[in-house]
Amino acid sequence: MNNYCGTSRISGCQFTLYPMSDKFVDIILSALNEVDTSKVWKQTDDVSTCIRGKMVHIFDVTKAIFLHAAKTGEHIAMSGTFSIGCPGDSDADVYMDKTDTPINESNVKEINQEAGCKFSLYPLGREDYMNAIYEQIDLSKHRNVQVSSTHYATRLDGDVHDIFQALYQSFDSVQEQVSHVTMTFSISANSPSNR
Ligand SMILES: Cc1ncc(C[n+]2csc(CCO)c2C)c(N)n1
Repeated sequence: MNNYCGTSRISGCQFTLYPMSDKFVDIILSALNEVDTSKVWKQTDDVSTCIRGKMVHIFDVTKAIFLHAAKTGEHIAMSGTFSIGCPGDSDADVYMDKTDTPINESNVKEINQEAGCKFSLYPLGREDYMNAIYEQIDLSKHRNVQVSSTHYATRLDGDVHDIFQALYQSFDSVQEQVSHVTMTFSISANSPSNR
């Protein structure tokens, strides 16, 4: 099995946007359109969008799509699964040659958006998987976000940039130790529950 290309491994995210708005079609299509996805393999269908490539771009694109949808002010939710090291995931290898600069960051860095997120890490094929999970939950206490634990997930509250930074660091620290890791997440912004 070879899922290495250079020094980085292919990763991906499959996600769905749920705009709680009459304008959901426009919000979904504009968010997908406004974001530069040239550094990732991408496929959208009626259920979700899947992107694959270097981890830095997977997180850059996912965050940018959520921010573009949330900046409409509508209540937006997004759910998805990140994955790395999936055996057989190789037909997007061409995207592993891209440079490491997150290209959407300059466009989205001025968007300040509060959100709530729940995420769960699944280090696969490891007898001691709970240790790998507990280690990262501890680390996440220092990342500018409020961290709380809940059944089956860890909750992060704060700015979307800090939430995605925490997701990235958690996923990264586990994937350094475990070959195949998935991470599910649900994030919600502008919920009327918070008004
Ligand atoms: C990120 C993301 N990708 C695809 C869909 C599925 N989807 C539902 S409505 C719609 C627009 C009209 O075709 C699309 C593409 C989604 N919700 N979020």
